[in-house]
Amino acid sequence: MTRDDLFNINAGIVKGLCAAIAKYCPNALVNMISNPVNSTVPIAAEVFKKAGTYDEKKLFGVTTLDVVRAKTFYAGKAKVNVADVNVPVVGGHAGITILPLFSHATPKANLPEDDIKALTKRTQDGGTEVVEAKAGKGSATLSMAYAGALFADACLKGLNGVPDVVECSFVQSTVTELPFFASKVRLGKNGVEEVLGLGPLSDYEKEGLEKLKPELKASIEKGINFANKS
Ligand SMILES: NC(=O)c1ccc[n+]([C@@H]2O[C@H](COP(=O)([O-])OP(=O)(O)OC[C@H]3O[C@@H](n4cnc5c(N)ncnc54)[C@H](O)[C@@H]3O)[C@@H](O)[C@H]2O)c1
Ligand SMILES: O=C(O)C[C@H](O)C(=O)O
Repeated sequence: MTRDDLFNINAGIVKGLCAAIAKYCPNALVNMISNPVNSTVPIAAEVFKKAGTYDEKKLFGVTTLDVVRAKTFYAGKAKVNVADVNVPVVGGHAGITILPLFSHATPKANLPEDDIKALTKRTQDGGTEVVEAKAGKGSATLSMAYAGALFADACLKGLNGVPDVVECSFVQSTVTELPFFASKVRLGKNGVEEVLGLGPLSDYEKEGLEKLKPELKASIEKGINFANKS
């Protein structure tokens, strides 16, 4: 089962929950972790728009697990302490839409191109690896909880005025031509303070970015259509 197969079940659940959010806590920061995130975030945006409560600064798709995976795999390959590693992951949260930017990874390790390609694929397939290993008994649970807690904590720090809280998240965006995109986001007292750009990309990353756009666009449109039709 892919994240997209989950669409028919989760899209309806998310729609219902978002209607309740619009009614009972319209000013909340919403951290959407339910899959397929590439579609559930646009669904939430449409529900909030219809309810008149949409604030693009307060809706986040949680892609932190992709960052956790990219950091972990990079640290293993580069033989550095994972606690010191930073790797931005952009795009979306499914397969090739997950684009780790290892050219921005710190500490620098100058890994060969083949290693970068293998690390990229492992990061993109990380969720599927777990789903297949659990053979029908669900997806990543503890690592999802860890990633969700990290992101929620970052949001709380932002709300509390801690300066320079930057995390990757799938948000309304003008970084590309797509209406939603994951990139680094500065968090503040109102949620998104600034959506940061991609910075320079390697040729491999540029290629990955172009490849992911049609799939991400289709998933976003699927969410918008679902929210507006049903
Ligand atoms: N973004 C990520 O990084 C990431 C990682 C792993 C899993 N996920 C996604 O997180 C979601 C949850 O995964 P899980 O493994 O915890 O699933 P799960 O089946 O263990 O838990 C889902 C929970 O939702 C509850 N639920 C069902 N319908 C509901 C409704 N209408 N209102 C309120 N609650 C309802 C169920 O009772 C259950 O407790 C899935 O969509 C999964 O794909 C996301
Ligand atoms: O991959 C999945 O289907 C579950 C989750 O989104 C994950 O990244 O582990």
